[in-house]
This record gives sequence, C-alpha cells and structure tokens, in this order.
Amino acid sequence: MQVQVVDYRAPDAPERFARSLHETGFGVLTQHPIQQALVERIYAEWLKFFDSAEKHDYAFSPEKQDGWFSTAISETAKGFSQKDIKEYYHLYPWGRIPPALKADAMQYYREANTLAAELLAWVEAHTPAEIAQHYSQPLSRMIEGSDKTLLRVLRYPPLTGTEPPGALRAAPHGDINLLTLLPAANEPGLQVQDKTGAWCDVPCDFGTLVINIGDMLAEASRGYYPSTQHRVVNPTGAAARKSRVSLPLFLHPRDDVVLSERYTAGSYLDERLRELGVKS
Ligand SMILES: O=C(O)CCC(=O)C(=O)O
Ligand SMILES: [Fe+2]
Repeated sequence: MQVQVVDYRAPDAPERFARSLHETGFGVLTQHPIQQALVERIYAEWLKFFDSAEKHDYAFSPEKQDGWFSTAISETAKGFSQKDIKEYYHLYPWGRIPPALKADAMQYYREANTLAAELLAWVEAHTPAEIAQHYSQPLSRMIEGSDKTLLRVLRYPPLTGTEPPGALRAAPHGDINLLTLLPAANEPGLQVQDKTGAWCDVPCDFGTLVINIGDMLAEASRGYYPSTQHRVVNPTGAAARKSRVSLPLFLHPRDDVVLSERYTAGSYLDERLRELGVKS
C-alpha cells in the first residue's frame, strides 16, 4: 500500500491527494498551513492536564459527549472486547474546555476546520460524476453550520506491563465521520491496513499532517473513498515508558444531512456511539 506524501503547495496536490485517499483511504500532507508550534504547545499543555487531578472536574457527559474520557471508560473498538489503552478529551466550541487551555485549542480548532473544509472541496472536485450524483448535497455544504465537528486530544499513557493481553493503544477501527485531520503524533505507532490485511506504518514525520476518510464519507460515496481500518500499536523498549499524544479533528456533517438511503448523519452517529459503548 502506498499512502502518498503530498506537498500541499504543489499545483497537482488536490489531484494526487484525492487519488491517495481513493486508493488507500489515507493521504499525508507536507508544507501545510497548520502551525507546528501551535500543535507542539497543545501537546505540552494537555500532557500536563492529563497528569493533573483537574481532569476529574471535566468527566464526560454521555448526552453531550464533551469532556474527559478516562482510561476506565475509554472506547472499545467495534467488534473488540478489550478497551483501548487511552484517555482523551472531547472539545467542541460549545462544550466545556479548561480555561487555561481554551485559547490555543480554539485557535487550532478554527485553523484545522478551515483546512479540512478546503480538503473536503479537493475530495469533492475529484469525485467521478457517477459517484458525485449520489451526494445528497455538495460535500462542502454538508458541514456548513455543523456543531458536531470534534477535536479530540488523546493521551496514551506509558505502559505498565499490567495491560490485559491483546489490548492495544487503539484497536483496529474506522473513523465515524467524513474526514479526519491528524497532525503527526509525538511518537510513532499509527498503522493502516492494506487490501491484503497487512498492517503498514503511516508516514509520520513530525510536522506532517495525516488525513483519512471516515465511514460517513465512505457511505456517501458508495465506497469510492474507502474508510480504512487503522490502529495504534503498543511501543516496546524505552518508548513504552513515554506518553503518546495526538490531536485528531473529526469533521462531521450536520445531523440532518442525508448520507445515503439508509442513513442521515445523525442516525449514523447514534448507532456508532452505542456500538462503542459511550452512549446508551
Ligand atoms: O492517535 C492516533 O494516531 C490515531 C487516533 C485515532 O485513530 C482515533 O482516535 O480515531
Ligand atoms: Fe481513528
């Protein structure tokens, strides 16, 4: 499998990027407009937050899905029995955000959203007409006025050696949303599955941006853009004693958007959150 690494500024970037998404579900961008200094500041600030007792004041809300998800209630990937070895915080502009962390997180949220909208337009422009005719509305319109787009700050704690056998930092899964934007994490571990079932490392040079297709876009494009299974494997050696931080932005349509004959975005999300065990 060849996940393409594409220079965002190149004249043929939209086409090469959309082809990589079509062929692998993933694409990597260099020279993109997201400031690396901002990403690094967010990683450092949130590592401190996860190490503090303050996080307990922000326990997640099952109805709203904002706030801090502890390792004890963290997701169990669809079809798996072990919980992932991770804790995370769900940020929405309308949700709870620790005041000291708010300015940077919201600046990132805005900038990442702007870029995500542009990349969605690239994806749309390179959708073959026979597929695009099934979109219930232009992809770029599906996200207009959406309050569902989610910034997740993830912390995978150092391993203790007492993890249940087979538990992974993130078990194989597909993302639920349209597109995911993920700045390279501070540590490696992200892998994507190819068509033969083999796992391949996602190119993860610090400073690059990984983008992947989510299940909602696979549904709306009838599989033309595949939502590929990916996972985060456990480190060994000295890296096992370090935390890994990552910062995916999950771009979501409004709830009322029709994805296919079977689903609206709202009905799809509800079904998936129940399967993950974070909504009842
Ligand atoms: O931490 C990562 O690199 C990937 C996280 C991920 O795939 C997810 O949260 O859906
Ligand atoms: Fe994911």
